[in-house]
Order: sequence, then C-alpha cells, then structure tokens
Amino acid sequence: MTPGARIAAAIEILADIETRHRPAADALKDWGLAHRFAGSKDRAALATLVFDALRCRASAAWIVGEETPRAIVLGSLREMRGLSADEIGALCTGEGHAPPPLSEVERARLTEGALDDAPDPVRGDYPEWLAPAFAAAFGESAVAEGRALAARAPLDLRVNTLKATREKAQKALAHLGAEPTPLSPLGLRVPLSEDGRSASLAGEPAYLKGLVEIQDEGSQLAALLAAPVPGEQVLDLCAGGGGKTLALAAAMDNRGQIYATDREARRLGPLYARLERATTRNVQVRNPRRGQNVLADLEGHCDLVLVDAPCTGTGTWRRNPDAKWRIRPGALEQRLKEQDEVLESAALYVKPGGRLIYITCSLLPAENEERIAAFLARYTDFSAIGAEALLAAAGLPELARFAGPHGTGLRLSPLTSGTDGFFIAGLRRA
Ligand SMILES: C[S@@+](CC[C@H](N)C(=O)[O-])C[C@H]1O[C@@H](n2cnc3c(N)ncnc32)[C@H](O)[C@@H]1O
Repeated sequence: MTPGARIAAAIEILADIETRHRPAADALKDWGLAHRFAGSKDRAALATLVFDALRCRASAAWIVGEETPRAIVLGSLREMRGLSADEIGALCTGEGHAPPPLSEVERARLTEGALDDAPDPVRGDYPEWLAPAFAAAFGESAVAEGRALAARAPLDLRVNTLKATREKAQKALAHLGAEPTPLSPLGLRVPLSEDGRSASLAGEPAYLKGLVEIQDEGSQLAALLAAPVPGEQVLDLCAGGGGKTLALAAAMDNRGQIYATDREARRLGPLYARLERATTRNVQVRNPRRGQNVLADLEGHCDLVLVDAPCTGTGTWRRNPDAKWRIRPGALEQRLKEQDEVLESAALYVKPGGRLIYITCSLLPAENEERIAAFLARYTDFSAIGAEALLAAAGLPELARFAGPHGTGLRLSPLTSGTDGFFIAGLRRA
C-alpha cells in the first residue's frame, strides 16, 4: 500500500469505529480480513494511524474545524507526527487509492489552526463530560495530564526474578534497545519504532522462556507496593489474566501461597499458560463455580488481599485510546458500585493484622480516594496505611513524591511518573 492509500484506509476504519460504535481492535481486524492483500507491515502502520487519530481526536478535529473521520485523521498527522500542510497535501493526491486532495479550507487550517482558544477537554483530548472530574483530580495540570495520556506508550517488561536478573534479561533483549525503567527495579523499557510500532515479542526466546512478562511499569510498582512477604497467605481477588499474580509470586520467591480468583472464570484463562512459562509454583487458581463459594476456607485467613479493582481504565488511555471516547457516565456509575462491592467482599478474607491493597488503573478520585473513604467509614476495624509506610515496606522510599494529593494512597500518571495511570492504597485490619 502507498502511504496515501494507508491514510485513506485509516479514514475508512475510523468511520467504521465512529458510526458503528465498535472497538478499534475489532474494526482493524475486520478491515484486515476484508483486505487480505494488505501485508503485516501495512496492517501495523494502519493500526498506528488509527490509534494516533483516536489519541488526539478532539484536538485534531478542532484544528481542522470538522469532526469527520477525514478531518480527524488529517489533523492527527499534524498533531502526532508534526507533518506540515504541504506534507499532508502531498499524501492526499486523489490518485490511486489516496484520499482526495486537500480543500483550500483544510490546507489553511492545517497551516494555521491552533489550540490556544480551545476549551480544556479539547486541548487535553479527553471527553467533555469528564472535564469536572479532570479538574478535580489535577487542577491546573488537567490539560497537561490529558495530553500525556494521549501520547504513545512504550513497551514495558517486568523481569521475572524467578528466572533471571534484570542484567541478564536486558542482555537477551539488547537488540530491541531494552533499557532499565527509571522507577521499577524490575522493569525494562523497549522503545517504539519511529513510526510508533511496538516490538513483537512473539519470537523472542527471553519472552518464550519466561524471563520477562509484558507489564507497564506502573503496574509493576503497584504489585511491589503490595509488598508480599515470602511465606504469606495472599488472595488476589481480581486476578484476571494474572499480571499482578505473576508479579506477586516472583516477589514471594515462590514461597507461601497465592490464591488467584476472579468473578469471571474466562478472564482467568490466560493465567495458566503464563504461570507455567514463569515457573510459578505458589499459585492456586480458584475458578469461580456457580452456586459455590470457592473461597470459604479463606475467610479471615489472609495476610494480604489484593483488589485490582474493575475500573474505567482512564489511566490506560495511552494503550487504549478508543476507550476514552467510548466510556459513558453510566459505566462510571457501574464501576463505582462494583468497587464498593469488591472491597466489601475483600474485607472478609483479611485476617486480623492483615493488609488489603486496593489498586485501580483509573485517575478519577471517585474511583480511588472516595471509594477508600467510603469503605473506611463503613469498616471501622480497618485503617489506612500511609504512603510512607507503604513505600518503606516495599523498599521504594524514593517514590514519596507520588503520594496522592486527595487523601490516602499513591497516584502514578504518564505526566508525573511516565507510567500508565494507577492508584494504590493500603489498609490494615485491626
Ligand atoms: C483490572 S482487572 C484485573 C487485572 C489483573 N489483576 C491483572 O493484573 O492482569 C479487574 C478484574 O476484576 C474482576 N472483577 C470484577 N468484579 C469482581 C468481583 N466482585 N470479584 C472478583 N473479581 C471481580 C473482573 O472480572 C476483572 O477481571
């Protein structure tokens, strides 16, 4: 495909996403099935074009002065790639499969369009209805935080200390340019290619042999802050695909016991192969069974209960840019309810003196500090573990600057920590 044909295809795919309200990944997959002539390089380039357009959907449309898929893709070429109007015009020749040439208005806007007078949600590329929540969360940094969430994310890996040191894993992945991450002692960061593509690990021996797992640095830090001690009894209540479970198991050096469960059995599916690849031996998967309480024996039994709660995922917009435009107020309400429920259920399994660690990949105070405050108001036998104490237990005192500004817990974000957005709070039962 020519570069122009790729842009035309990206406009077509974005139109599909917008008119049929479907996830970007599904629209890209369907396009690939319907256009089998397109090779893997074309498909990867198209995915980057579409995701880039979604990252800066609001600002790109503002620049061009229209909300059409064409305007958004053209505007994103300027916003994300720094292309000039002439360079964009050279791609839109109208010949072959390239998009029709730029109109005079489009050319003028791509030359002169600016965001100076745009409202904050446009400048920060977040949904307008979330503007009050962003303002409450970040104050004057709301736009800057939004822009950082609209950037591309690097590929982060966690070194599996059951199998390798960071030095050994870095050596094995040196050809990908892997470098230690600045905050997590276990992290390696693989830079994106110039056109925004992530390296594939599918054929990498270091990955296939379990030396590394794909895990954002923020997620690594969240698991480290749970500070599991080898030998402890740990319940990972929202284990899902097991990103945190695997990190906890390695931190415990395969000693003690982790019980991994989830409300939805199908979400636990990928965990089995991952546990095997990582040579994890201290994890028992407790699959939910209808009408049966598979955790009855753990009531009041656990030193640590990890709640990696269901949330809106506002912190992961760098990796899922279509999610920010798909989320609706009703979904937020639903998540708040689920968060209260899951915290309530977690409390049951914490033994006296034990800890409950609450994690979200959201940056909205309603899902974070406010849920913890609501829980503490109801459960008077629990108290907050201060950020300093959490960091001391994890051996990460240098992260004190990430103590959250709205109450208990720590907050990470692309702007402040260069990671996905995370909230981590610790509670102790009397
Ligand atoms: C953020 S995801 C977990 C991600 C996972 N821990 C990881 O690190 O890969 C949240 C999970 O919580 C599960 N969940 C939601 N409500 C729950 C509940 N009441 N009890 C247990 N799991 C629940 C969801 O099915 C989902 O898999």
